[in-house]
Amino acid sequence: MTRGSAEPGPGVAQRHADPVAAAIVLAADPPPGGRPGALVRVGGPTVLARAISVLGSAGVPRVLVTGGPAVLDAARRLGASAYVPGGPLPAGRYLLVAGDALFDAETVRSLADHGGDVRCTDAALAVVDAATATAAADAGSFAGVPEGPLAPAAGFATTLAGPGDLRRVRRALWQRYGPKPTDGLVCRYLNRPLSRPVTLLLTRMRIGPDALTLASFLVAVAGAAVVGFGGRWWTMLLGGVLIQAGNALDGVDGEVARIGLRSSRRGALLDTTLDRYADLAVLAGLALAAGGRPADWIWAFAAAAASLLISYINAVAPRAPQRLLRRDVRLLVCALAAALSLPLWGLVVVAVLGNLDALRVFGQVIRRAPGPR
Ligand SMILES: Nc1ccn([C@@H]2O[C@H](COP(=O)(O)OP(=O)(O)O[C@@H]3[C@@H](O)[C@H](O)[C@@H](O)[C@H](O)[C@@H]3O)[C@@H](O)[C@H]2O)c(=O)n1
Ligand SMILES: O=P([O-])([O-])O[C@@H]1[C@@H](O)[C@H](O)[C@@H](O)[C@H](O)[C@@H]1O
Repeated sequence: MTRGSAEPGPGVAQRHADPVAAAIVLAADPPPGGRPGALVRVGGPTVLARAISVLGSAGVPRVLVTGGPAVLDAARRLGASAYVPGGPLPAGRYLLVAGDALFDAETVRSLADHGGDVRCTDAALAVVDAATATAAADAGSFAGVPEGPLAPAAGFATTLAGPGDLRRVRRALWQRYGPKPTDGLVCRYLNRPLSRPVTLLLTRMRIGPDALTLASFLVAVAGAAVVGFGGRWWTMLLGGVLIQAGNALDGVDGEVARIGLRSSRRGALLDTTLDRYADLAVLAGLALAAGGRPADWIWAFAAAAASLLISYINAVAPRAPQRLLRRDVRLLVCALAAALSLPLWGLVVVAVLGNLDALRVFGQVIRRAPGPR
C-alpha cells in the first residue's frame, strides 16, 4: 500500500520522544541472478540512495546497512556504514528500514516522534529498542520485528515489490514529489497533468533537470518566434501551442529534480531566470504579431512590467497573498491569444489584469510590512 501527500498526513500523534540513535537498513541479499531491491534505480537514484538521503534530511544521525557485498559497497559510497553483526547495539531507539522501502522525511520524523515502539503500516519501517534492532540487524531481516503498535505513514511510504512494481512506484513518487503545494489553478489542473507523462518517461532516463530547464525555455522562445515572425493564421496557432507546451514543460524540470532528489539552488535560479526571458520573448512575439506599431509595443511594455512585477513579488515576499496572474495563467492567456490570432488582446489582458493584480498584492504586502519604529 502506498500513502503519500505533499502535506503531512494524519500520521501518528506527534509526541516528544527520545530521538532515534541510528537507522538500520535491512537490505536483503539479491534473489538468485537478481538485483537486491535496495540497488534498483527508481526515478534516478537507487532505493538505498533514496533511503540514505531521506534519513539524513530527516535528521537521523547515523545510517547502518546490512546486506551483501554489493549493497555494503554502495552504502559506503553513499556515506553510510556497514552494520557489524554480533551487536549488541548501544541502548536507545533505532529505526529499522527494509531495503525495498521508499519513504519521505515526514514519515521518518513522525515515526521517530512517536513515543515507544511503532511500526509503519505502509512500508516496512519500525522504531524499536536496541535489543530488537540488534536481533533484526543480525538476522538482516524484518521477520522478528513485533507487529505493533502500528501507525500510518505521516507522508509518503511504499515498498518496491520487485522489478514489475517499478511503474507503480514511479507514479507514486510523481504523486508525492511532482506537484508543489504552491501550484496555481492552471498549473494544478492543466499543466501538471500534461507534464506528468513526460516526467514519468524522463525519470527512466539519465537526463538532468538543468537540461530540461533549458529545453522548456527553448520551446517557449520557439513559440514566441513562430508567433512573432510567422504571419499566417496557422503559424499563430502553432506558436500558441508551443507557448503552452513550454508552459507545461516548465514543470518537468522541477518534477524530475524533486523525484530524483536532485533539486538545487543553481537549478532554481536557472529556472526562474530563463522563465523571465521566456516571458519577455512571448510578449515581444505577440507585439510583433499585432503589427509592431508603437501602441502594440506600449501594451507589450505594460504587460512585461506586470509579468516581471508579479514574479518579483514571489521573490521578495514569498508569503504574499495569492497572486492571480501567475506565470501559468499569463502564458496560457498568451497562448490562447496567439492561437486565436488575437495577439493584441493577449497583451491587453496581461497588462491590465497583471498590473492590477501586482498593485493589489503589493498594496497588501506594504500595508503588512513593519514601518519605522
Ligand atoms: N533545473 C532545475 C529546475 C528546477 N529545480 C527545482 O524545481 C523548482 C521549480 O519547480 P517546477 O519546475 O515544478 O515549477 P516552477 O516553479 O518552474 O513553476 C512552473 C511555472 O513556471 C509554469 O508556468 C507552470 O506551468 C508549471 O506547471 C510550473 O508551475 C525550482 O524552484 C527548483 O527547486 C531544480 O532544482 N533544478
Ligand atoms: O508564477 P510567477 O511567480 O510569475 O513566476 C514563477 C517564479 O516566481 C518562480 O520563481 C519560478 O520558479 C517559477 O517557475 C515561475 O517563473
